[in-house]
Amino acid sequence: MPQLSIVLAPFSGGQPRKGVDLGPKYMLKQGLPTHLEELGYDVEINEPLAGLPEAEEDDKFGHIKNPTSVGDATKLIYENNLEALNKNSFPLTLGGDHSIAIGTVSAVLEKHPDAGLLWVDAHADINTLESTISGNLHGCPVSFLMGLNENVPTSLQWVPKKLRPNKIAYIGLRDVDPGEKQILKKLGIPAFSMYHIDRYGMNTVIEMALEAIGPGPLILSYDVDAIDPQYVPATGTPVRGGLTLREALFLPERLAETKRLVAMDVVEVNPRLASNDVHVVDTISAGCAVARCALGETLL
Ligand SMILES: NC(=[NH2+])NCCC[C@H](N)C(=O)O
Ligand SMILES: [Mn+2]
Ligand SMILES: [Mn+2]
Repeated sequence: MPQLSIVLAPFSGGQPRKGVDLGPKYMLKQGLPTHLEELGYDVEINEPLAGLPEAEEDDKFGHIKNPTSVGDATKLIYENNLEALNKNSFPLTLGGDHSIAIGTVSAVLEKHPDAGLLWVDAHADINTLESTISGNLHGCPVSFLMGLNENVPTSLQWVPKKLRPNKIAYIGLRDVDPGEKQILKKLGIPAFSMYHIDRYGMNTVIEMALEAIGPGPLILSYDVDAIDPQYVPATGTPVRGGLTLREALFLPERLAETKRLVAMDVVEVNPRLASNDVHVVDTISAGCAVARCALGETLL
């Protein structure tokens, strides 16, 4: 039986909005573990952040917010997920904000140095400590994974920097900061925006993204704000004009079909930002469906 570790990462320190730490609890409550067992997985639940102390008020590095808690949390996630991978278990990490991908992606690259990363998001999250305007670290994980920062705060110096620019592809972009555009261009990173999805269709965009990152195991880091706010309203940085629900689910379905996925994240679910119960249900349902599709639900 294939092994699956559901890794709870109720972390919110990479951005200012309370409630994104409730994401894992809500996804569990929707029945995700049972649904994945029904798909044939031997499921265990990991809580690497259980012992993490409360974030300190004055945790700052210049205008960067919460570097210590982001560093500590991502290191715990890294260690947990590496252990899961080493025992042949698939880490499905439920966020929390997107800064947690510093831990999840580093763990996979440690185990599988040839792995490629699909970053599904309205945002590129590749700001450096210099380029970030907000100072929110959920907008910066890719720059840490690639080693694009010079003066890294001590708490984040553990990050191995093993991600190569030719092993990542973006899908769903539509809100990229000017500094990020420069970085993407300079490094020649394959980035498929909503324009490309309209122009070529999701199926072809996936082929192009997979072609760009080449062979090897795959990591799927899925920020639910890639999906249009009509379907996923309860998220911290919604951007209109996103993926339809079918595009959003076809992508993980197609990746499941490749049988190359070795880990995935579902992040930025924030039930507290819903203005009514329907918004909560829609958002949680979409997040859980992304995970189930990536794990083979719709392949008969
Ligand atoms: N994971 C996310 N939702 N990131 C949003 C980032 C927004 C903006 N680019 C920033 O750096 O603050
Ligand atoms: Mn995003
Ligand atoms: Mn993101």
